[in-house]
Amino acid sequence: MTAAVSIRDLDIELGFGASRRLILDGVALDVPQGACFGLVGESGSGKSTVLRCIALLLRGWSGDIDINGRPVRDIPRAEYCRQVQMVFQDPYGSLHPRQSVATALFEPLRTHKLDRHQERAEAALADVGLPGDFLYRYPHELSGGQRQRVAIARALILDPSILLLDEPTSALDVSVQAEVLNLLSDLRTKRGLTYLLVSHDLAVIDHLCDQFAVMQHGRLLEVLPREAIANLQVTNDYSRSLIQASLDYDRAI
Ligand SMILES: Nc1ncnc2c1ncn2[C@@H]1O[C@H](COP(=O)(O)OP(=O)(O)OP(=O)(O)O)[C@@H](O)[C@H]1O
Repeated sequence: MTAAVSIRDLDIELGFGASRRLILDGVALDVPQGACFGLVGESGSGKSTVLRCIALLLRGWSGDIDINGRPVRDIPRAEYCRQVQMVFQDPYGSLHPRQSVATALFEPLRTHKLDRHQERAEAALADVGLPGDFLYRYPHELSGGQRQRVAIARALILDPSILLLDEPTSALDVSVQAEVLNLLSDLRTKRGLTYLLVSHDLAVIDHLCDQFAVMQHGRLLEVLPREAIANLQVTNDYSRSLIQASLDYDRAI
C-alpha cells in the first residue's frame, strides 16, 4: 500500500552566517496509511524540523517528501491543506487571542469555499467533545485542554487524512493529557487518520503509536515497534539509553 507520508534523504540547513548548519541529515521514513508513527529523541535532535518540512513551514530542504504517493512539491497548496494539517504544542500559538472559536473554525472553511459554516463548525466541536456554544468563546475563556480540543477541531474541519502532531499534550496538565490522548486515539480510529507524532514522552508514544523512530543530531537512527519500549529490543545504544532513561524516570515518580 502507498505510504501516507514517505520521506527520503531529507536534508536541511538552518541559521545564518557562521551559525548556519545541517539540522536534518538524510532522514528517511515511511508512515503507512492509518498508522500512528512517533518521532522521539533528545531536545534539538530535529523532530519538529521534520514536521515543519512536511508541513511546508520551512523552505530550502532537499530530498523527497511524498504525501499519499505524490511529491509534496507537486500538490497544489489548497489540496495539500485538505490532506495534511498540523497541531502544535501550544494552542495559544495556533489560536489568535482576539478571534472567537467561530472565527478560528470558519476561516479554513471560507478559504476553501465550503458552505454550511455553522453546521460544520458545531460538528467539528462535537467531534472533539465540546458543546456548540463554545463557538462564541475566545481562547482566554477556555482551559488548556479545551483550547487544544479547539485546535484539533480546526485541524480536522477540512477533513484531512494526515495529522502532524507536535508535542500535542506536553503543554497540558498531566490530568488533561490523558483525555486529549484518548481523544486523538478515538479520532484516529473513527476517521482512519494517519498521525506523525513528535513527543519527548515515551509514555505518549506507547499510548498512541504503532511504530516510532529515534532521532539524534538530525539523523534518524532506527525505526522500532511500540513493543520495543517495554521489551527494550533495540539495536542502537543511544535508543536503548533513551528508552531506559524514560523507564527509570517513570519508575521514580
Ligand atoms: N529557524 C531556525 N534557524 C536556525 N536553527 C534552527 C531553526 N529551527 C530549528 N533550529 C535548530 O535546529 C535544531 C533542531 O530543532 P528542532 O526544533 O527540530 O528540535 P526538536 O528535536 O524538535 O527539539 P525539542 O524537543 O526541544 O522541540 C535545534 O538545534 C534548533 O536550534
